[in-house]
Amino acid sequence: MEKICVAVRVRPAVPQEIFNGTFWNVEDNRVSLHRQHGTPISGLSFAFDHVFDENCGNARVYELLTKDIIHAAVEGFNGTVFAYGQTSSGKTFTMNGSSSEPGIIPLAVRDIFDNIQMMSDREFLIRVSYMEIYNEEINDLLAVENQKLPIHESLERGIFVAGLREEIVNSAEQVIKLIESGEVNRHFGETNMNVRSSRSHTIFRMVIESKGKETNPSGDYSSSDAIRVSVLTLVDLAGSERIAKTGAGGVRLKEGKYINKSLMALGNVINKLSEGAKQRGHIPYRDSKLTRILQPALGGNAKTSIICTIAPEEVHIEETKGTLQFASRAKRITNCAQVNEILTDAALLKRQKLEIEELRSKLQGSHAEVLEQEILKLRNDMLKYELEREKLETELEEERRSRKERDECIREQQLKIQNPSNHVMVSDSDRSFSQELDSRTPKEECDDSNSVCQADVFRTPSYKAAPNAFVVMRSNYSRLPDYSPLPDSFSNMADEDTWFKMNKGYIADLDMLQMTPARKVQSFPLNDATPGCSNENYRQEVQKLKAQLELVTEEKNEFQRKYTEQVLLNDQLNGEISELTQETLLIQEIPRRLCESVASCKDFYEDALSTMQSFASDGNSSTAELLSSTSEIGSSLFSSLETLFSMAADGNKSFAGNYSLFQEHCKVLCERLKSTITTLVLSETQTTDNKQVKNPQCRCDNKGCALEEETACWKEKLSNELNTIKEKYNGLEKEVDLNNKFLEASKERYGSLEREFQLLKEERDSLIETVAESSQKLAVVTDQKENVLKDLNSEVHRRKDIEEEIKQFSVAFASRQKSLVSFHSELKSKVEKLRSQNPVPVPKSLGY
Ligand SMILES: Nc1ncnc2c1ncn2[C@@H]1O[C@H](COP(=O)(O)OP(=O)(O)OP(=O)(O)O)[C@@H](O)[C@H]1O
Repeated sequence: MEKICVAVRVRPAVPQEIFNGTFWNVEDNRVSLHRQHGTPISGLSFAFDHVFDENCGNARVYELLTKDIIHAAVEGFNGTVFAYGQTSSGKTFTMNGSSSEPGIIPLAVRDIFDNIQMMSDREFLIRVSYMEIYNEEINDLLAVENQKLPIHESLERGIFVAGLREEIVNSAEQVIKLIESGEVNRHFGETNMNVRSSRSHTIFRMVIESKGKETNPSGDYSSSDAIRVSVLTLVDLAGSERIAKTGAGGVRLKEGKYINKSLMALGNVINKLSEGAKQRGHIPYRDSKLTRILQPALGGNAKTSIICTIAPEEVHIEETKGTLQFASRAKRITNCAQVNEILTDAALLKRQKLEIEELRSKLQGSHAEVLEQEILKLRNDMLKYELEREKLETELEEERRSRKERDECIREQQLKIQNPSNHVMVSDSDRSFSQELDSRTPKEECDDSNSVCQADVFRTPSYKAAPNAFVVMRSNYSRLPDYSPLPDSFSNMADEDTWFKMNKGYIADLDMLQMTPARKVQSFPLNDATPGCSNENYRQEVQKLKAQLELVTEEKNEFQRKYTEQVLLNDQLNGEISELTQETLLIQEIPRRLCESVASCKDFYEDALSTMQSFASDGNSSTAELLSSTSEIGSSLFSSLETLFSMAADGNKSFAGNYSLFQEHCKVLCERLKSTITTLVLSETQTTDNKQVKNPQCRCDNKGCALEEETACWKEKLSNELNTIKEKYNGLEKEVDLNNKFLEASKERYGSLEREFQLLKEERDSLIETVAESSQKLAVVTDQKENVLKDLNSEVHRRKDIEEEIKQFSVAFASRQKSLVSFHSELKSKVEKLRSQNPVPVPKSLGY
């Protein structure tokens, strides 16, 4: 038993991605999530067999993770390597690589051929195949015409894809060319996350067969005759993806759903396998083609490595956490790999010869006596076993014989039931004999009559002339005769002893003959209306029904298990949906909050303006005019903002359309405001300049200033106030800009969440449908099961009835025999009496 080797590889970050708060840190074989200033986040640190950072190349990954598996594959062990991770995290880069940096697959291919070159004592046959699982269908990448291939399982080959092309290869270059030709047929597609995203799981397989060369001087059986067959499986999985992130729609969306579904099945298998052997129960390998094909690699006969690729960007944290959790669970799986050796007859013979040789050499050695004793003991044991075997054989033979007798007895009874009319008059053992007689001539019959008696084969005399009518009459209830008819002739009638023997000692009572109710006889299935009523058939039928019942029960259990899983999944989805709904509600809150902050800004703005207006006491001055104009613009701006946000908060549909109108409006108002302020500032500067020209000494010391100077002073103050307002206005403008951006981002997020929500809803609906279908199937299966049970019950009842009827028939039969015997003896005595009363006269011609 050995654990699966699990490694994590971090892809280099995308240059334009900004890291704000957190990042993944790699240290030795540990990867952990850190805050920007370096402190690790608890609970998010994972250790694996290897962790490769973004600077690590494919060659090193191959060296540490795959090389051993490749060597073992050449030695006869099955090996599997697969890459798992979210879309665009670098799986294909790891498995296939690029022209400048070959990946695991090309490196493995070359390594295998290098290894083979070095093993001069064995000869190899290598076959390769390349397939993909696209939308849960298996397609051959080396032969495009081979589509939708089925998976089969057999004892010799294990799990295999039927109809897949396998090319025999003898060089690495040949394999690389085949892979290149297969790559052309592979499904790739562009998504928001990856311009060349794998839309299918690809599976590259090499079957390595090897056999020791004949010329091997050592004569070792395993190196000359045993054939080793190993399978190396290299898998590039499609990446798990969030539909909202990949922006998938149409075909991509369908592909994405299949990809996620099969990866979920893989996750379920890994989860189950990672649980302790006791809790684990059923492993759902059959839930997807991927898990079915990977079955030997997961908990089976294979050496397995998993490379989990992760994307370091902050936006992918959730997916990365998922991948690392998958990897952690996979680490707990154990496999049991062993060399796959097929021994030929010659190899077996050699192995035995070697064992004998070994024993012989041991005998000749110093432990000869001990070994001899051991051999004696073994011989004794063997004799004991032989005796035991013989005893068992005898017992078995006896058992067989008694069983045969029982069967015979049952068959006889059965025949009686099937055709009572014949058996009333003819014993079963005589049936064939009677038939034989049927076919003979009357003369033969007559000649044989003696021999019949002599041979102790019993039959009712004249059974052909009267009995059929007799039985028919008796078996017909409506025309039941009062008395049994007398036989036509007594010449060939059996004597009393014979009758006694035949009836197994029953003494007949003549009255009983009249009393035998014909109805009893009639109740038997005379014309074999119930097919399969022989015991053997019946047993077979019951066996069949039992097997059917077992199958149905198994099927039902399977359905029930699937149903429970789907219910769980449904619950999970419901949980996710409610989380998303809450998030949506929070996002919907944003415009309301913005609305509130706009209202408070508006209050502040109005306060500021009223203060300014109180300064400009002269309502007709240019300053007052400008102020009122500013106030008007500002109010209009704020009202628009308020309306807009309240529309967004109420979820008004025209919000999106009005928003661009508002932006236009906002621009116009801002321009107006700017030009107003500029005019105001210019006029103020001019006024101040004029004042200064007129009275250069005036510096507003308020000492003896004239009224004009006072006004100028006020104006200067006002100008200062206006500047402050201008600054505040600019600040507000920036804030509005920021809010706008925030709103835009929120809108996008809201949209994507809504889409995701929609998708989840769809998925949930389809799951509900599947659950409903499963329930229907379950109901059908339950019905079937009930029907089968009913059939079984009725069959049991039928059998009981038949048994009951057999019993009654036997009683009737016995009493009938008894009556016949007594009737016969009475008749005989009457005939004797008559004869004695009427002696036969001697013919005159005798001449006394
Ligand atoms: N270790 C790496 N070094 C350099 N570039 C890398 C590395 N890993 C991935 N890349 C680049 O990142 C991009 C995405 O990688 P890749 O296509 O291998 O991802 P993927 O996981 O296979 O995606 P998908 O599941 O969508 O197929 C590619 O352009 C690839 O060249």
